[in-house]
Parts: sequence; structure tokens; C-alpha cells
Amino acid sequence: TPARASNMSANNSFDYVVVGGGLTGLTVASRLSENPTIRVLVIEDGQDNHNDPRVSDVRTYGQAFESDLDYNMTSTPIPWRNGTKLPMAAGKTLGGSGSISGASWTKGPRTQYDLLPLLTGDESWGWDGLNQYMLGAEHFYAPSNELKSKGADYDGHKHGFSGPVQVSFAQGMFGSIQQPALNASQQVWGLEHVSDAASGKVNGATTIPNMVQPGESQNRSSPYTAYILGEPEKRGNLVILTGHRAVEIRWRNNCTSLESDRILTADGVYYQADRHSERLFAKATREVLLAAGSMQSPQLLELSGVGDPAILDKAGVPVRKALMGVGKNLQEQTKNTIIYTPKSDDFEGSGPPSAIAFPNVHQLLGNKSSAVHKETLANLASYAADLEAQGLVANATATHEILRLQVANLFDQSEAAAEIFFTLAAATDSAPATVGADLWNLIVLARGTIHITSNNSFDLPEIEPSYFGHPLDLQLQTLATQQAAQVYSTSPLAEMVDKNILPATLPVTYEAWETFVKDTFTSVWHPIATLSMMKEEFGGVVDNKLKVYGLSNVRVVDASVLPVQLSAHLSSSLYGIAEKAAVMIREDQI
Ligand SMILES: Cc1cc2nc3c(=O)[nH]c(=O)nc-3n(C[C@H](O)[C@H](O)[C@H](O)COP(=O)(O)OP(=O)(O)OC[C@H]3O[C@@H](n4cnc5c(N)ncnc54)[C@H](O)[C@@H]3O)c2cc1C
Repeated sequence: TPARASNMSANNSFDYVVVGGGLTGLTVASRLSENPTIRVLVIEDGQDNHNDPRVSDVRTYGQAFESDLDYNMTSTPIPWRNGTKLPMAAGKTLGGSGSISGASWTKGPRTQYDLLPLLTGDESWGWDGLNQYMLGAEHFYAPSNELKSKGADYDGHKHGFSGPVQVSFAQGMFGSIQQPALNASQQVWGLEHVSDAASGKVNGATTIPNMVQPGESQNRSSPYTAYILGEPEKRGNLVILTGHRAVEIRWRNNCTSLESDRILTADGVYYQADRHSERLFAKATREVLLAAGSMQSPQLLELSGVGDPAILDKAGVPVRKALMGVGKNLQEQTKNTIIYTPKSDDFEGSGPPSAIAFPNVHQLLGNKSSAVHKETLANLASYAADLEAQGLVANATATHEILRLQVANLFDQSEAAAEIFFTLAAATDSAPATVGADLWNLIVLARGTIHITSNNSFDLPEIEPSYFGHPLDLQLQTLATQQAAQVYSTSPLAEMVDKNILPATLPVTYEAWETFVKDTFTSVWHPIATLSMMKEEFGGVVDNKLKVYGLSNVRVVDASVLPVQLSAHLSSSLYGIAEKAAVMIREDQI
């Protein structure tokens, strides 16, 4: 077992202390500990559940939610839903959310990665630079002819073939509605066939591979099985401590008063097994690396006195370093679901589902596109000013510029604006088989926050996603939902379904679809950007080397640093960020 707590008492000093053994934390820990002279500790709150079918079998997707494998965090109350709080799933288990994810493997369009150099001032974060690291994480397996006949396709030049993460088309790939759904999508939106959604081109209709082992088992290739199981877990210089939560960073310059120009140096990390247990300390002689995810890495910084003084004061935490961007700039999406009964419940496979349509704004907005574009641009500066006034971003001027780049990416570069993921659910003892779609607006203009409300790490942070914070977010989500239903009434998909279940009665007007969207949406669980990698004058929290401004030896290596949302599932990009982080950290060892 990876929980080697006994090693801890012998020597609690490490070169690196990694907070969080999830997708990015295990990647960085594995790479750094390849050097046997470098001692690495990972502190992970969850347990090792890699043999639990809720983790190992991707077809059980969803069973981990709101269970012991989930933090059971929620959003703030939704005013128009009687104050309902929406679940914010996040894996509390070794491998983190990467151990309970849907395992879809896609990348964003290259033009979206190419925004990162503009925000960081560093060319190496563009597609060409970052994609090298994404490819380095990947071991792709080409599909068999049988899977090709079900739609599996790929561009061989756009994959890595020697990395740890196993990427393959699931042996049990569904037949049934998948190709008819893509065919109908192409008609409704005029979409091209995209042979490979990990190629840097996304707008189109596509069939995706998954992070699963090739062959019969269809087991998940999780951050743990990919990066730790096997040789790395036997390394004497790598300690993975499960069942313990990092609660605070200890600073070396142990002075209580705030001097705004002082650079703080982390001494190590306090951690506890549970709320009432003893507070223990692990020393970091080189660096503390935050990988607790985009909801809990900002929490740890705030608990350690780094953040917006107004937030820290309210929570009763003494300010050690004022840094206005901490916990702000959150970009989380909204998801709607439509459900039908299929005429045949023979799905010709066991999943996971793999057919996706990615329309752009012009395909969604039709002849309204240019008017909506103009109106969005006209109101962008005042919208950005509002965001700063509400404490949702650190800097209105920079945010206006970033929103302008995102709007240009959607309207001028016509990149994918929504994802329509076609779903199939087999019959159970109590429910008939269903088909349908999960769909979401990809590039939200809303900005939210994640902040502490107490000085105790075991009180989980408050999450304000600001759902539909900008009118375009609601408009695109509504159109994507309405038009996904149109796909289901288009041949050859229309002939394959009996009746609609959700919505029970198909809305007739746009307004009625909007009401359906607002009444039934959930979160997508792709939160990012709460410790954004941006220039300091933009309100960024980490620099282009992922170092927190004003701290000499604390880096963030997780989803928090991605400053703008991608038209993609996030894992491929986050593996790339973590691989690049490990290289940058090693370069600084000399
Ligand atoms: C339900 C769901 C489905 C998803 N589906 C897909 C998909 O199909 N394809 C895809 O590409 N992406 C998917 N994602 C997204 C992807 O899994 C995440 O973006 C990714 O795992 C984030 O990586 P991370 O390292 O930032 O955080 P995580 O992987 O969540 O890791 C954070 C780790 O830190 C630990 N931790 C937190 N706080 C502390 C603390 N204080 N002390 C110690 N440990 C702590 C947690 O237990 C966790 O193990 C999905 C995400 C979710 C939640």
C-alpha cells in the first residue's frame, strides 16, 4: 500500500512536499522522484481505492459522486431554484478527480493554447510548446478495424506513443445511436467530420478515445496506475501519505506583521488525519508544490495567509501576503441533459460513450451571430468593471482584454463553443434503457470565486460559480440544448427513439427552453483558473514558472493555474502542465 506513514516518523524532511495526490500531484511526484537523490512526499487526503470498481471501471461513471470518494462540495445556493445548491464533484481518493472522471481524452483547439503566451509573456506555453508535454504523457493505441467501423478514427501524427497514460478506444465501444447522432448533428449544424479531437482542431463531429487500458478489461488508466503503480511506488525516495490533509503552509520568516514587499519562504506543511487529530509537520527543504485541485489549492493558500486581505480578515486568518487574485477568476461551465427512450435497447457495446458534436457560435446563433457579437463587444468593458467591483476578478482592465481575446476566439476564429456528448444508459432492474445528450457551453464569460469562510481546513471552501453570469453564457447554453433536441428529431437519429423523457414535454419557444435550462442545469465539474498563471499586472497568482508571486518556493501545478477555459475535457492539458512543471522544477535544482 502506498500509505507509508511509518517512513514519516523516521525522517519528516523532504526536498519537495506535494499537496494533493491527484492527477497533477502524482504526475509531478513521479517525475521528480525519478532522481533517487531527491526525496518527495505526497500528502493526499483520500485513500487508495484503485481496485474499487467505482475507480477502476470507467463504465461505473457516476457511482462515485456524492459517495465517500467525493468531497461532496456544493455551489452557493441558486436564487432561481429555491436556493438549491448544486453538487461540485471532486475526487477524494488517490488520483483525485482523475480517478472518478469520465476518462474522455480530447484537447482544446490550438488557438486557445496560443492565448497563454499572451497572458504569461512566455511563448513556451503555446500549443507547440505545451503539446510536446501532452504528447509525452500519452501512450495511444490505434483502433482495430471493428472499432473503426463504429467510428473510431485518429490522426497518427497527433498522439504520443510512449507516455504513461494509456489512451485507447474502448473495446466495448457502443454502436447504436452514436454514428446516427453524429450524422444528424452534421445536418443540424453543418458540422465537418473531425477525425481526431486531440489534434488541435475541435469544431466538428467526432468519436473520441478514453483513458483506458487497451484490451478486454477496459480498466481506467488513472493518475495512480499510470504514474505510480509499478516501479515508482517501490522508490525509497517517494513517500505517498494517504488519509491525511494538508491544513497550512508554515513560513520560515516567522514575523507576524505584514510587510507588503517581503518575499515569504515556505518551511513545510502542517497536516492532520482528521479534524480532531494531532497537527503534524513535514519539512520542505526545496519547495512546496500545490496540487490539491482548483477548489482546494486556493483554500490552502488563504488558510496560510496568502490572498485578498478582505477575505482573510473575515475568516480570521492573519494576512502574511496580500495577493488579490487568489480564489478569483473561476471559470466553471453549466450542463444540461436531455433524455429519450430508444426503440432498441441493444446498444451494441458496453461503453463508455464516445460520440461528440462541437458546434461553434455561428452554428448555434445562426443569423443572429453578428448582432450578438456586436452587442457582446459593446458591453464588455462595463461587464469587466462589474466583475472587479463584485470581487470576482482582481483586475478589470486585464479581464476586459482577456474576455476580448476569448470572444475573438469564439466569433473570429470560430472555435468550438458547445459540447454535445451523446449518452446511452442500459436498462436496470428499476428503469428502462435511455439515450440522450449531456451538453454544455464551453467558454463561459462568467467569473466566480472559491474562498475560505473559516480558518479551519476541514470546513470546505465556499464556491460561487456565478452560473450564467454573462448573458451570452445563458444564450449559448439554451441554444445548444434546444438544438440538441432538434438533432434527436432529425433522421437517421429520429427513427431510433420512441419518446422524450427529459424534458417531458418539448418546449416550443426559445423562452420556454431557457426556463428548462435554468431549472435543470448542473455543474460540469471542470473548474479552473482560481490561481491563474498570468502576468502580475493582469491579476495573476502564479508566474510563467508556476511560482506564486511573492513566495520564493511555492508553485502551483494543478487545474487552478489554467487562466482561460478550453473547448476540451481537461485531463490531457493538465497532464501536459504537470509534465512541464516537473521539467521546470528540475531545471531550478542546479
Ligand atoms: C466528475 C468528473 C468527471 C470528469 N471527467 C473528465 C473526463 O472525462 N475527461 C477529462 O479529461 N477530464 C475529466 N474531468 C476533469 C479532470 O479529471 C480534472 O480536471 C483533473 O483531475 C484535475 O486535476 P487536479 O490535479 O487539478 O485535481 P485532482 O485530480 O482533483 O486532484 C486533487 C487531489 O488533491 C487532494 N486534496 C485536496 N485538498 C487536499 C488537502 N488539503 N490535503 C491533501 N490532499 C488534498 C484530493 O483528494 C485530490 O486527490 C472530470 C472531473 C470530474 C470531477
